[in-house]
Amino acid sequence: MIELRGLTKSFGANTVLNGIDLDVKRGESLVVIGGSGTGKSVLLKCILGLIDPDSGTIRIDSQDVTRIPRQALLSRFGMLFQGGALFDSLPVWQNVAFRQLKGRMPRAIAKAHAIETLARVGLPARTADLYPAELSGGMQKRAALARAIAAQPEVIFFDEPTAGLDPIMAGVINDLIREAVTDLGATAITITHDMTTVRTVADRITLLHGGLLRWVGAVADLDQSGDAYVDQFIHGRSQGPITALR
Ligand SMILES: Nc1ncnc2c1ncn2[C@@H]1O[C@H](COP(=O)(O)OP(=O)(O)OP(=O)(O)O)[C@@H](O)[C@H]1O
Repeated sequence: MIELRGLTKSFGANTVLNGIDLDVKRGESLVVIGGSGTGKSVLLKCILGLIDPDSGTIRIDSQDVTRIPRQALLSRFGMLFQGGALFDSLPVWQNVAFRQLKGRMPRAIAKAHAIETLARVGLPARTADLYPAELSGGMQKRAALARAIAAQPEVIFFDEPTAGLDPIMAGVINDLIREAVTDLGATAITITHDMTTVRTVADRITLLHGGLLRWVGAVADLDQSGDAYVDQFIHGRSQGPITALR
């Protein structure tokens, strides 16, 4: 469904993506791992059309994304940003129903739908009228997840979905993401450093390093990847081919 060929992107002398080839099938959940600053966010932003690659192609359902009008493209995507990124000035339900309200859905219907979506991620109806600042970090993440899935997107991007959460809440969010992706039949691309997220959410995993996807494989093959970069990452070793600043 998503097809990347020869994708490159440099910022000045810094070549971040150096010929990325990748296929993500419809309904598949792909997790992108890799050290800090390797270009995971840049890769996601290229697919979303937020950064123009220097060369290469991005196709969605065989259609070149540069030929799809911006709004039409974005309407097919849901996104859970790092940190949640809810609008502080809007109550929770308007955050969740943001797209539907913009699309002129009647407010009462949009609100009822938002409350239903909040229930799917374990938030009670009374949270609908609260403001994001009145929610705990974990509840904000659930609300952001509700917003990402509310419009039933075909593709959902999750950028560090468990960042800043305690391990138990992280586990809840991972389970909710897996459920939401399975229920919607959505295609998902997740960036994470959290190995629990990798193992809960992924059908397939890819490791980005040195501008290339060094390894792509099924979650069941992760522990026998035979790749020193993958091994270092999944075991969190400071020593290995991925150099870490101390
Ligand atoms: N708009 C930009 N202008 C210049 N350089 C950029 C820009 N966006 C990203 N970069 C550079 O691209 C590289 C990759 O950044 P990116 O944010 O994609 O890393 P990442 O793998 O997502 O890292 P992390 O896991 O730490 O979030 C970094 O060297 C960064 O400085």
